[in-house]
Amino acid sequence: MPPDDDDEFAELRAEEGNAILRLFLEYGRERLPTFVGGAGAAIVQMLMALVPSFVLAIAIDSLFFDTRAFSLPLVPAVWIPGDQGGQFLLAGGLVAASYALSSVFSWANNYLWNSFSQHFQHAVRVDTYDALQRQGVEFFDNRQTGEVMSILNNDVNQLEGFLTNNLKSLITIVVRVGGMGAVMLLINWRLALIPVAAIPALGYLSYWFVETIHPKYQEVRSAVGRLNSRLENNIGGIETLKSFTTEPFETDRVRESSREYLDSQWDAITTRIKFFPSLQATTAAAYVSVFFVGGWWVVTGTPPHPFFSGGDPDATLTAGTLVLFLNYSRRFVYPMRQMGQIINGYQYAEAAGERIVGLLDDDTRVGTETDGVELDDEERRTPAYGTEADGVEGHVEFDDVQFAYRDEDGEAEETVLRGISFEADAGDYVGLVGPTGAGKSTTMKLLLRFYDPDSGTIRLDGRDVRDIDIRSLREHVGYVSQEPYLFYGTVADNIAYGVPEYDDEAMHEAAETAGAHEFVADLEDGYDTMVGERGVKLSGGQRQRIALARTILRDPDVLVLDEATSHVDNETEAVIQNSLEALTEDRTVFAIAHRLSTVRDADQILVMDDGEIVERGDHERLIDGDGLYANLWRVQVGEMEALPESFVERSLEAQ
Ligand SMILES: Nc1ncnc2c1ncn2[C@@H]1O[C@H](COP(=O)(O)OP(=O)(O)OP(=O)(O)O)[C@@H](O)[C@H]1O
Repeated sequence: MPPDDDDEFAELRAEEGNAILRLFLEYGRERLPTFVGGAGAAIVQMLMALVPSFVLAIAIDSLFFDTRAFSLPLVPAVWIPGDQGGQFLLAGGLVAASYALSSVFSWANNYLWNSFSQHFQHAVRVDTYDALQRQGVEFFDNRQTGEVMSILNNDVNQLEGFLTNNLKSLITIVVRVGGMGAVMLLINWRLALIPVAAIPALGYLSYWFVETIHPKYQEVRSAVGRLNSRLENNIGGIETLKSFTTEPFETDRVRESSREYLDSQWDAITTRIKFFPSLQATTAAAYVSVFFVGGWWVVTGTPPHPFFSGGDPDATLTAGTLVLFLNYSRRFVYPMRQMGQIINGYQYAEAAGERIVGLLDDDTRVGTETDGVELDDEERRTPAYGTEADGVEGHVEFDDVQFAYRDEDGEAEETVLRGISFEADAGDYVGLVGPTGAGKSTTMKLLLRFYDPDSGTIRLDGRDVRDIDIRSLREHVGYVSQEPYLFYGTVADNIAYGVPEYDDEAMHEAAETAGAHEFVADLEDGYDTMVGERGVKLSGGQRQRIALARTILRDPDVLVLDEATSHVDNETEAVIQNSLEALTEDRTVFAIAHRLSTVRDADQILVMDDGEIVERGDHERLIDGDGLYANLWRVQVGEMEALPESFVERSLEAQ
């Protein structure tokens, strides 16, 4: 059963069939000789495995019982020694050589196929990652990080697993089982019908097993997932857990999750342990039948049923042939138990391949990146904030913009922005304030084209942002988000992120402007201190300052600060504000802030509430207007204890 139930990526799955073949041709073409060489080696290895039993059968008949003359297929008669000692040595030599060749070709097959599939996997992974990171922000909004990671890890690995393991098993079945079946059919097709009939039965059993065990394993996996999340949650929240003295309660919850895991695992185990004995019983039935029919025939000279001799009273069966039949029928079981896994592996790999191809082919959002106009880049300011004439003025205009986020099915959710219109002149400092959830961040994300409005237009220097090349737009519009992300690396790497050519002086200057220089200099390794997930833990305010420095170094013409200093204390914020002043002089700055002192001196303050701009103007005008802003201000400066009930109620309703 392919894993497409509950598939979060259903819309990305390629329409065309045979995604594996397409990926194989696209990414494997270059290395096709390696693949073909590996397949050839596998075939030789499997053929070699047939030799020892075959030679043994001949040796039994002609050397041990002397019932027929010594001859070997494909070996010219002149090479065969005349005496029995020589013939025995030749037979022994052939067995030894077949084992030696089998080992050499097994190595060659593993070497070539692993090399092929590792390089194949590498190329697919890199291209898939590239396609993934080009997806729009909404793609990531609607999916959990783990789900997205699963394309890169599980899906790509699934293909690799199929190419190395399942294809190898398939060759084993075709060559080894097919070869053994063919040899037996050629020697005595009537007797061969007994073991050959076991092949489809073994195949069916194997397929049944995989189909039955698959949902049980899925249940085990989700039980493990639930247990791990419970453990992770409890360990992560250990302080809260202890302070609420909920240890017994949590132990009970862990016991319950662990019990679910035990039950699902037990269910899978009881199915699994039935599988192998049933395969063995089927093989044993074939083996025992051959033993009775063939043994009877060898011992008495006539088969137990005339069918086996085809009515010919002279038809004989030699002891060597019987041994060969017994040897071969016993060896069906191992390759055939892989049958179900091959079918299952193929279905998984095909589903994974479809998701990958779907992602690689998805140009709905990607295409917009390269269509637009490049903003003039030639005369950008130098990182030292020179004042040369700039290619981008920084005039921003929102014209009756309306927007709703999309859910995972692409359906519009509730409208979060309505009739947003405003204009910011080049070089303006614009404050965006308002209650939480009012739509401030969303407004700014539209300017960066993280999303496009449902109606209305956003213009930069009079040009619709949809007509601008996205890369170019984002180079000119800098964004410092509420919860900045630091990559694992040094402080310097993080500040200079995306600026390949910078000098230390410019970087230090950017850090100073962002109020980061001092604390960075105090870190043990200064700018070389490792930060990010596995690095030194920085406070929220410190992270914000590094993120601010990062954006300053890129020297954008329009700067969006989304509560960029919300985690720093008042004093540090005043310092940052001071140094930012020079920086904000010749660029357009949008500052989203809950702390109104941050925007007090703004040229224009937009007050948002429930997706609309409800007030606008500078600080004095808004205070005089005595509306939402004036009330927020009074609460913050301590002139008023709380917002009037009407505002609170409206905010609650909006949420
Ligand atoms: N990615 C998203 N998907 C769906 N809804 C979202 C998403 N991001 C925000 N929203 C919703 O859009 C509305 C506006 O959110 P937004 O973050 O723009 O508000 P805000 O004014 O910046 O709030 P805050 O001051 O808390 O940052 C909220 O109702 C929020 O729940």
